Amino acid sequence: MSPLAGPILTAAEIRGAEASAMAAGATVDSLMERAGQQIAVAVRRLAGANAILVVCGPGNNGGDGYVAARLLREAGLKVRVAALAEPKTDAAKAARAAWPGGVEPVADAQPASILVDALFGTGLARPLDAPDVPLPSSQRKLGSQAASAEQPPQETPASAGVMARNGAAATPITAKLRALAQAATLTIAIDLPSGVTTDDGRVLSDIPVFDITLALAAAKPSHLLQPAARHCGTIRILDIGVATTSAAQVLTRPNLPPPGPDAHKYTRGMVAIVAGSMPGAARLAGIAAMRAGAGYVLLLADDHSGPDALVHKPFAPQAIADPRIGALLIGPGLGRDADAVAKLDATLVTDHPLVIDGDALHLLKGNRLTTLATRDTPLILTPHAGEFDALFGASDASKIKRARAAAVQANAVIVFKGADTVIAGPDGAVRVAPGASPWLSTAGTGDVLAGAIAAMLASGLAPLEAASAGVWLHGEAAHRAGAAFIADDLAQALSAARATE
Ligand SMILES: NC(=O)C1=CN([C@@H]2O[C@H](COP(=O)(O)OP(=O)(O)OC[C@H]3O[C@@H](n4cnc5c(N)ncnc54)[C@H](O)[C@@H]3O)[C@@H](O)[C@H]2O)[C@@H](O)CC1
Ligand SMILES: Nc1ncnc2c1ncn2[C@@H]1O[C@H](COP(=O)(O)OP(=O)(O)O)[C@@H](O)[C@H]1O
Ligand SMILES: [K+]
Repeated sequence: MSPLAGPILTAAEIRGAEASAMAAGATVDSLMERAGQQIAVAVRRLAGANAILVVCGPGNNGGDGYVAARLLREAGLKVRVAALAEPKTDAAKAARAAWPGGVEPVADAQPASILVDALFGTGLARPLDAPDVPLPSSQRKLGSQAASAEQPPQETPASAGVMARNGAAATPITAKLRALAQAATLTIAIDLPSGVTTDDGRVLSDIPVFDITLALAAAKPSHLLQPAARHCGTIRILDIGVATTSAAQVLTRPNLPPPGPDAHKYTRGMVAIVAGSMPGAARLAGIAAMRAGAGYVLLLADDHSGPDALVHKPFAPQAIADPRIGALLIGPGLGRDADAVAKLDATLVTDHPLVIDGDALHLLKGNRLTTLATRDTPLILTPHAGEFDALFGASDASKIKRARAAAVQANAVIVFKGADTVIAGPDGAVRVAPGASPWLSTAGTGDVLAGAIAAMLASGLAPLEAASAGVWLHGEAAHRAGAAFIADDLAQALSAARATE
């Protein structure tokens, strides 16, 4: 059981990885047995001596549930199994047959302290209560064995009163899942919370928020993309003996060594920031760049406010021509007037590595973006959802797909911000940031991020690594800043985030 890290695989990619494992000698049954073993070990650790209810679906996710239930029972735990329908796959049928206990219809299942959700995993194809969902009758016991004597028939739960018997009406499965989850003290989803898609972070049904999700073999996009990610709780990856690789990875702590003994301010990186009609935003970015470790930060602004360490110069073509500039940031508080356009155009013709944020992203629309894509100096764009839609068009596709396509179009690293920040490079490389503090949703935190990324780029990191390191430092600073911080506090906290190396 390892923390959320490593490759992120779509449903098709995970099927490919399983197929490779099978080509190398594994069988669906051996993979399921291994998955069930790993799940049982994890659940046993989490459950203590508490009673467990495993709810199983018709596919291989359900199969994993039957295997885990059997192994937990063999380990002496009190386990009951409830099923939505008879198993459909051969492996799940075999797993069900090997479960020595009874199987109750989910509709009739009484809650237990520990709820294990093995209804659906990567095969979920439609909302849980879509009309063609086969629902077992509450009167019929599934499988060959009725509930055993040690599990006497129980009272019909109040929630079962709303269960539809013909699958066409009401919302019985989600309502039942919510009721079972509410009555449990710990809820554990196998692979994914049932009711979320695998690849794009959608939540198809009104499902509970789980405490723990045990992801099999690797993370999937919906473990990281919102709103699905918030239903996963704490995510742990279980090694089920399937080798996984992907160009998409969970964002992890960067390797940022402290300055060497021979460092000077220019070797640490010089950041220049173009200020505009709201100079506070550029100042925040400047402070953030310094606190993220830049050696020299130049604010191209007419006023002289801000910490003394921030060097001020009025914006002028000579000022941005300085060859020592390692990253030039434009956008925070730039405005969109003629002055902003003139500054942007002067910036775009320099050869400096660029970070473009905020207002400047709106001004890129059209020809400027096309021209920018032909540049071959490092370029990072940091749009939030509104800026992204304005620049690249709105779409229902997954945030990962959209960020990748935008990176190709702009020939740039894209930092698609939000509660689930996705970083994508034009070569298809992707990093997705797990669970940033929701307290980041306050004005000015994007300016801080842009400054941190500019500092990383000026230090000489490649654009994808610079963007990744900036996003990580920003998230770590937010974690350290606690609750209800303001963007100024966040910028200050970058020093401590940087010191965690
Ligand atoms: N395929 C393999 O080799 C392995 C798969 N594993 C497990 O198998 C899961 C994937 O298995 P499956 O592909 O069988 O998929 P699922 O177990 O997620 O279920 C898919 C089945 O449910 C049906 N279905 C989809 N949405 C439904 C809905 N809303 N209501 C009712 N029925 C619906 C599908 O038609 C299909 O029969 C993984 O998440 C993982 O838990 C593991 O056992 C490891 C090995
Ligand atoms: N709910 C949230 N959870 C985690 N991070 C968030 C959330 N909302 C916003 N953020 C982060 O906060 C920053 C906000 O940036 P942005 O929208 O540009 O704000 P501003 O322009 O006011 O600085 C981004 O880094 C974004 O990823
Ligand atoms: K599940």
